[in-house]
Amino acid sequence: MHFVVTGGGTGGHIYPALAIARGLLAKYPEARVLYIGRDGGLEADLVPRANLPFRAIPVTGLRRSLSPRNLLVFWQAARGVLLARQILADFKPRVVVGTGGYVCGPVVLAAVLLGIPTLIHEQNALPGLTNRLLSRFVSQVALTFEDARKYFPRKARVKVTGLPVRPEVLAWRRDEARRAMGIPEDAQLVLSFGGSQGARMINLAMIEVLKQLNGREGVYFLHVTGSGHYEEFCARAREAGLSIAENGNIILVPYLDEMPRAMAAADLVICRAGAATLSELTVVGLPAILIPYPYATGNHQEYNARSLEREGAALVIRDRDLTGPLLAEKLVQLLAQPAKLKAMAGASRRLGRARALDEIVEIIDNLAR
Ligand SMILES: CC(=O)N[C@H]1[C@@H](OP(=O)(O)OP(=O)(O)OC[C@H]2O[C@@H](n3ccc(=O)[nH]c3=O)[C@H](O)[C@@H]2O)O[C@H](CO)[C@@H](O)[C@@H]1O
Repeated sequence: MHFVVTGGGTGGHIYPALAIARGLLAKYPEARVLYIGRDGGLEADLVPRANLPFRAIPVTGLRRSLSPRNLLVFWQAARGVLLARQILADFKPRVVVGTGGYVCGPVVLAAVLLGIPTLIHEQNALPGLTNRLLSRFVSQVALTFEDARKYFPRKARVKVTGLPVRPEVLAWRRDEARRAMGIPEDAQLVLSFGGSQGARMINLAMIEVLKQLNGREGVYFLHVTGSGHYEEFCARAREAGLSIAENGNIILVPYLDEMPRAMAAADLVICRAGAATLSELTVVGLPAILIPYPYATGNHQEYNARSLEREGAALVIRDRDLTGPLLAEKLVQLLAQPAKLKAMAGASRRLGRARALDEIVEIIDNLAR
């Protein structure tokens, strides 16, 4: 059986597509999955490294404003549809799956024109432009957040499946993770990080938080600065008179490869509101203070964050409101209310969708029949 997955531009679209490809190969070991991405896109690098066959088509993004450049974009999109149509006609997939990003447009449209069943997955609570346009033609839409449903046509077949998380996120037990990290069983552990690049605003606020709580009995901190921000963080911490080595309750790292282990050990998380991160938090059942990245397309991180806040799983601080004292105040309040933290953890867990990948593969399986 043949399948095509497509999605590109950012890791946020590519990793879900790769996860779905792996899910399909696990269910149908004899299947062939072809990834169609953009010429020169990040996917052209990531997909071959994941050992999947890759074909590229040229596409460029649409300007959201009226721009003469959009004429060129339309011409390229039309050419993209023709090229994709040719690839699909040769490869003959049973289903085509798109996870967003410009490249999805021509590939999924070509599939629709050929009468091949199509599924798109929308990662965010505020859907991207490509997925919104495609939702009028595709066989099925899968969502991470219930909140995204209202942006799709009422007649579209929409299902909330969640976003597949890395298997390691489900593999760690809290006590094992704590033992491996040297964190006492009865201490509170606060995990803080930006996106995969780190976040300067969160770093600056965390310096104040750590200064206030340095050496506080029963509270541990694991703060991830982001690889590009580590030196600056250390310099600023020194300037602020924060001595991290002094009390041993602060662990500071540039990047965390062991994020799944840290999440299993944590009691509370301070972070941005990317879809992958929030899916991980809710699968583990972690309460959070979320500071959405304000420059994400359409401010979608705030929509993501608000959907957790509405269910009582998180507090939201807008980036422009973020200060060290405000973050410290919210954090100290929460740490002093274990019952509230427990309720937030429960709300988070109820939103978690550990079976997201299985559900998406089931939908594809039904479309393939
Ligand atoms: C800046 C931006 O526009 N990001 C978007 C991008 O997110 P992107 O995928 O870049 O970011 P996410 O927050 O969703 O994921 C970050 C990932 O990095 C991992 N991690 C992070 C730090 C670390 O030290 N170690 C580590 O392993 C996290 O556990 C998580 O798995 O696509 C998502 C899906 O469309 C969107 O929701 C995000 O808004």
